[in-house]
Amino acid sequence: MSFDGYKHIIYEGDTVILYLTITQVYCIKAETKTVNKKGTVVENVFQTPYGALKCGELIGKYYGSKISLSKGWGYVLQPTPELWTITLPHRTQIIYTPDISMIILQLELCPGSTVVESGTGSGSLSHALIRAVKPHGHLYTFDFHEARADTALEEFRDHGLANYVTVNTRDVCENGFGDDLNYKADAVFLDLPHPWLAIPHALNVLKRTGGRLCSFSPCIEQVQRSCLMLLKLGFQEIQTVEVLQTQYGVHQRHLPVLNLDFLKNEKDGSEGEKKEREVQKVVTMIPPPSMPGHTGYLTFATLPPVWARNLQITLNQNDINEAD
Ligand SMILES: C[S@@+](CC[C@H](N)C(=O)[O-])C[C@H]1O[C@@H](n2cnc3c(N)ncnc32)[C@H](O)[C@@H]1O
Repeated sequence: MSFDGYKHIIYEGDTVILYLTITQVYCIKAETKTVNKKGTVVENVFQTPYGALKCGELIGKYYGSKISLSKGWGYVLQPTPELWTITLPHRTQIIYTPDISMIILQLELCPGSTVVESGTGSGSLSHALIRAVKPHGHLYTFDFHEARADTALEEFRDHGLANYVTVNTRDVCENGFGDDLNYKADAVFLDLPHPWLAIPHALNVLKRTGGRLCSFSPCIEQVQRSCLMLLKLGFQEIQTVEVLQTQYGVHQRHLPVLNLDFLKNEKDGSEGEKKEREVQKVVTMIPPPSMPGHTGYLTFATLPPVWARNLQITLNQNDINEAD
């Protein structure tokens, strides 16, 4: 519930982030009781590598406080889209924070923007999109998998975000985004296996004044087909990027101090005093030994305002002909 703003105290039903170590972060519900797989109501206990946690005991505690476990301790944190992304229950492949930050920047989203997304998947990106556009903007998210769309809606409600998002069950490649959304969106985001089939429908939802589109695809062949479709429909500023997050190691090193005394000695012909090489302790950054793995390519494009589109289609057609 604190996804919709900062809170001091944990209330019954809140989604809380339990932070144990940098690789052991979990999302839990501050509820005394839960229903187990057999449908029986039981005490809500979360097992951690450092002992069991009775989730009901979190109610009334301050966010950020340290909590004791039988074999260690942890911290209870406010949920954020970033922490949700690393702890959410996966129902599909998801988009991670390095790509998400590039998507929000390049789609030029801000509070008040209207954004259309498909597919919803596990709702990882959706949480970040909602935070970027609320309180006056709106996210319209589409997935043709009914159970995924329903679960995402349940989570948005549970996190107090239902006012900022509309979840639709629909095949956007076959049926588009619906006439109600025509010319309403500032931006469209696609994470689909066949994005080029949804791009013509995206054209209908973007505002008459134009807008931005992004498509996430793991394979370069998907990117090629999407780019051709974007060109054909008059999009411009088409650009594909790959976000590779690189973490530099910070280390202390002993480096020899540069001593040019020998030059002076060479000049006056003397051998000079032989000195111990002086070393100095410095803090340096070291690139990682291996590069992070590929997630996907992000293709961005701008749809020009209606009055400029026909001209742009002609220009793009020349590009396609030249490439042929
Ligand atoms: C990789 S997941 C999206 C993950 C999401 N971006 C996230 O960060 O959690 C792709 C989703 O697109 C949905 N999908 C695939 N084709 C679709 C179509 N034609 N119309 C609507 N949804 C579709 C799938 O059901 C799946 O849930």
